[in-house]
Amino acid sequence: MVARRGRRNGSAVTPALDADNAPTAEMPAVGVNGSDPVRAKSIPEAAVARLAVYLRVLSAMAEQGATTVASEELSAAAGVNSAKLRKDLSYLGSYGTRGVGYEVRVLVGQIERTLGLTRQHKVAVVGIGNLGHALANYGGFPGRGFPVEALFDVDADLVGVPVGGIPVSHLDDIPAVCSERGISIGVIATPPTAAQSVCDRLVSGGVQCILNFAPVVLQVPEHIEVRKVDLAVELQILSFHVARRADDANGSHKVGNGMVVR
Ligand SMILES: NC(=O)c1ccc[n+]([C@@H]2O[C@H](COP(=O)([O-])OP(=O)(O)OC[C@H]3O[C@@H](n4cnc5c(N)ncnc54)[C@H](O)[C@@H]3O)[C@@H](O)[C@H]2O)c1
Repeated sequence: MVARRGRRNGSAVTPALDADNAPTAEMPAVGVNGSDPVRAKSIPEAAVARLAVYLRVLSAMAEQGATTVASEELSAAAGVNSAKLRKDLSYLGSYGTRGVGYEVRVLVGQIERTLGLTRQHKVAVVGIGNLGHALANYGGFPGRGFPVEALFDVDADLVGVPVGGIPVSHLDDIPAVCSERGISIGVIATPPTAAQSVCDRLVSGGVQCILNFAPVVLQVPEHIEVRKVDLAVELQILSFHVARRADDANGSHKVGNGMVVR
């Protein structure tokens, strides 16, 4: 049994791109290159999420041959206002050159280093049902530094069957296989009742990060990073914005905190 602490599971729901930058209890700061957030120059979690978006946009620009990008161009392509973009990039020590903007290649390197993407992070998926199949078959992870290297399920009919080119291993082999293959990220796509024991096995196999799709809060040792994905929350956020627009259209007015008064 893995030693547990009652750690909060961070939500992997991407914070709104224009969410506030200030670190808060809900959006803790993270250290550059995974270093101590207290000592290192810290970056609010919402800004970290935006860095990942800038990286995707910049990579596409680099593929199209761009060598420099103006902050306005990058902010429009990323859907972030340019003041926020400049603030985010200042966390990297990147201020651009007046009249020229940012060097694409340099900025890509800085963001990759900050996000710890200069090496690959091998991924294991546990629970090869509807969601696990989709994740295992998705070709977009390896190119972004996250090769899927192991799949696990408890279903004897699935064990040995290749999905996305990788044979499914049995649940009991999680610790040994993860350790042998150097898996650093475990994705849990099992029913919620199985998620904690799957998590424990992943941790004993040396996995450092868990991406949890099961609707349950996991207990993990302090050194394990957990992110929770809940598409229903995303839908609820969309619902909130639709409702707010409807209220605005009905003559409501906004108050300082972005809420509306009826
Ligand atoms: N977060 C989201 O937005 C989101 C969206 C869809 C589904 N989900 C969640 O993801 C999970 C998977 O959903 P699904 O639709 O793919 O379910 P599914 O029933 O299609 O697949 C679950 C798989 O887990 C396997 N499994 C069961 N117990 C296991 C164990 N102890 N060890 C290893 N494998 C085990 C099953 O054999 C099955 O193959 C569920 O918890 C669901 O609620 C989350």
